Amino acid sequence: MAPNDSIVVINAGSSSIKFSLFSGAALALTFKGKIENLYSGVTRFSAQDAQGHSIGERSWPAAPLDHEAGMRFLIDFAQTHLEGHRVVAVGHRIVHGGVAYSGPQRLDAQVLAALEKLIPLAPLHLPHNLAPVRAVMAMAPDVPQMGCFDTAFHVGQPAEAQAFALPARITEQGVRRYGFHGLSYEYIASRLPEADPALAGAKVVAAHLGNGASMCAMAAGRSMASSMGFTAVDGLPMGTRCGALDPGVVLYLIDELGMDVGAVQKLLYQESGLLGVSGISSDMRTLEQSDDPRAREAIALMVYRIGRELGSLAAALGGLDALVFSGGIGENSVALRAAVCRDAAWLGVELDAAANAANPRGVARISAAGSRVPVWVVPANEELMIARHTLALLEAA
Ligand SMILES: Nc1ncnc2c1ncn2[C@@H]1O[C@H](COP(=O)(O)OP(=O)(O)O)[C@@H](O)[C@H]1O
Ligand SMILES: CC(=O)OP(=O)(O)O
Ligand SMILES: [Mg+2]
Repeated sequence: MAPNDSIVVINAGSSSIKFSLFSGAALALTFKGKIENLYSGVTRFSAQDAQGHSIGERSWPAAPLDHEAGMRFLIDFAQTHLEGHRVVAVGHRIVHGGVAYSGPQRLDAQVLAALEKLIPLAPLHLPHNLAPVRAVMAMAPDVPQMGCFDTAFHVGQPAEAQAFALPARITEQGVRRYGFHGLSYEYIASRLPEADPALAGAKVVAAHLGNGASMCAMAAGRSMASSMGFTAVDGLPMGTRCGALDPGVVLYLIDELGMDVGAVQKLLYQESGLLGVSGISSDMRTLEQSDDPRAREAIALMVYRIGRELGSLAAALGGLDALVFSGGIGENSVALRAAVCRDAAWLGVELDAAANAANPRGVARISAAGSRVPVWVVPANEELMIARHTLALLEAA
């Protein structure tokens, strides 16, 4: 990698698209940007250079954009800022790798076709993950593109953590727990020992709380269990997803309420979670600013489920040495972190109220000096993880 050789990273989430440009062998961040609030509220775009100075801002108050319009805008924006850089590869976040893809993978037409078959397993994400790959393939067919899978970090989990209690003939068809947000957890696992060497071998529960939200139990930096399972609708209540649900509810919705599969999917993925319970918004900021009791109820339910999941994941680890918050909510919501830590006092968690309220911008400890279980905030950086994997694949080729 020459100093101006650069890797473009595209991270298409369910309600946002983030992109970054990393340059040179050290993968120095050159610029980054994101377009958020796709589909609801006011879609906003912002981009910053390496020093954090704004290099672009825009919003669409009349009507929110969808992924396709967002991508078109980003490609135009990026092209005007790529001067002086040679794009040597594009790295993509791909939410689901199924059974076949357990590590970063060069993307070609054949791999794309295989990934398309997994769309039912991640209907909110995979179509949006794959569309930019196709767009880049058409625009720049010679630029290598790499897929980095959210599921890959979890492939080494113990068998019990991956299993549903279903007959083997179903399990053999890939119906098992995968876990998601793996790039975020992998990054957290890489940062914790730098923050405190004592955490290198620790039993850690990390909570990636964004629009999609999950928790992961890690031992010595390896995934041992996750709150998300076969799909990214499992586990915690999220912005618009219901989280763990008695499977009997699905049967009831179909059998008794006469809903078809499409309607059930829409209900569970797009109309539930914070949005469904509050009836107001999927956005934590909006709910925290509201004095409507339904907003408080939605937040309280999320806090309650995080607490339940924390107990379960600590049990999977046989103990708890540290708790980590990440993702848009985990990094920014002082109130949510305070509530989760209050409920986790029984595990030995004690927050430093001032450190929490200071809402640190980087990796920071926010627990009291005497807390048996230290609590950390680690800002999510799936993009850097993708750039690292993309570079490693390029160098191995
Ligand atoms: N200052 C803040 N206070 C509370 N919640 C916040 C704040 N900033 C962002 N969030 C919440 O973070 C969530 C989005 O997280 P993010 O990780 O950016 O999403 P995505 O999963 O789409 O990448 C939204 O619910 C948003 O309201
Ligand atoms: C897997 C998942 O839920 O991703 P996101 O947080 O981007 O929605
Ligand atoms: Mg996310």
